Parts: sequence; C-alpha cells; structure tokens
Amino acid sequence: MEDYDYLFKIVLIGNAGVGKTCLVRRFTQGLFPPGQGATIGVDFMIKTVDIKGEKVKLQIWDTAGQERFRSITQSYYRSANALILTYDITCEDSFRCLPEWLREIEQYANNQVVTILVGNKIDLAEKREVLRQRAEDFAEAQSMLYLETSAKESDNVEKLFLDLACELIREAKQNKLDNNDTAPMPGEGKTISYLSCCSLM
Ligand SMILES: Nc1nc2c(ncn2[C@@H]2O[C@H](COP(=O)(O)OP(=O)(O)OP(=O)(O)O)[C@@H](O)[C@H]2O)c(=O)[nH]1
Repeated sequence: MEDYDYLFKIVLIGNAGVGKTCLVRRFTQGLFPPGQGATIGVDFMIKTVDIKGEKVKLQIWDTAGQERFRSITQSYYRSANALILTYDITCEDSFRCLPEWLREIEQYANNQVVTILVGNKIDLAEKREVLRQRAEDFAEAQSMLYLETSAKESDNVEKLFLDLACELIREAKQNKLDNNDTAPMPGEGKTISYLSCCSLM
C-alpha cells in the first residue's frame, strides 16, 4: 500500500545561476547552502507534505541551467506534472531568455503541465533589474502563475511548493493531469533510492 495520497513530479528549469538548487534545498532541507556549485545534469529530492489532511509526495527534479546539459534536462519535462520556470530578478538576461524556455516547454512537456514563473533573489531588491509588474504581465500573457521568492531569506519558498501542490491536487481531482504514476523519469526505477543524493547524467 502506498504511503501517500498523491505523487507529483515537479521539475525546476531556468538559466544557470538563478537559484533553482537553492530553492529546492531551502524547501526540502530548510537551508541556504553556502557556495552552491552549478548542477551537473539533474538532481533529485523528495518531500512529503500534508495538504488539508492529504499526504502529498513531491518528487522534485532540479535541472542544470547550463546549455551543455540541455539534451539531458529536456528528457525530464515529459513526465513532469509541474514546471517551476525560474529567473533571477537581478538579472535581465535570465528574464529575456524566458521565451526560449517556453519554446522548450511547448516542445518537450505534456499539454497538462502546470507552469509557474518564479522571480528569485528578492532579498537583493537594490539590484533588481526586472520590475515585478513586467514579470506579472508576462506571466499573465502566458497563462502562468507568478511568484517572487528569496531562497536566501526563505521568502515565499514554502508557499511556492505548497501552492503548487494545492493546484496539482485541484487539477488531479478534475482529472486534468496526465496519470504519470506509471511514467518514470529517465533513470527512475529500482536505483531511485541512491540517486536521491546524486546527480543524474
Ligand atoms: N542573494 C541571493 N542569492 C541566491 C538566492 N538563490 C540563490 N542564490 C545564489 O545564486 C547562485 C546560484 O544558485 P544556484 O541555486 O546554484 O542556481 P541554479 O539555478 O541551481 O544554477 P545551475 O545549477 O547552474 O542551473 C549561488 O551563489 C547562490 O548562493 C537568493 O534567493 N538570494
């Protein structure tokens, strides 16, 4: 018997250095890692949360933003229930690349995927290059949810994952989601337990 009511697969994507790994580690381990290095390929973490009495197991896949890993990371989109498309509010370039990421989503993700746009590093307000309104307008035009976070200060990180879990439950109850329980991620399977602390290549 399963030890959860729902299992959802969440994949973080976005330019290198925008803070994807820090968001995942803040949520799953409650810490902001000092000197976080670039992700190689894909990392994987699990956290089970309680949403209104229901046990929701979140499989969180943290992908490398560097271009050279793109062919590996693209293969993780298809089984995702949700994508967290992340940019850095202090880096105009990471915002300007969003249309490119949306093309990737259109090409590789399933049609029912829930996508949320996240502007990270709001603790660096004095260095902000992307106005909140501009990002909100962009997200609305693309029918995406939008949230601003700080992995460093823990602002909105819990909210990001819990809101996403609520939205996924809502969609699941309306039978809108692909039934991905049987659609494994690349490399997922009998080796999953030891992969939880490693990078997947
Ligand atoms: N000030 C501040 N720095 C952050 C925040 N989140 C991440 N960083 C810093 O940004 C840098 C990149 O963070 P990562 O989490 O490795 O970024 P990433 O998107 O996973 O990068 P790749 O693995 O290369 O795709 C690190 O130096 C972090 O310390 C944040 O919320 N605020």
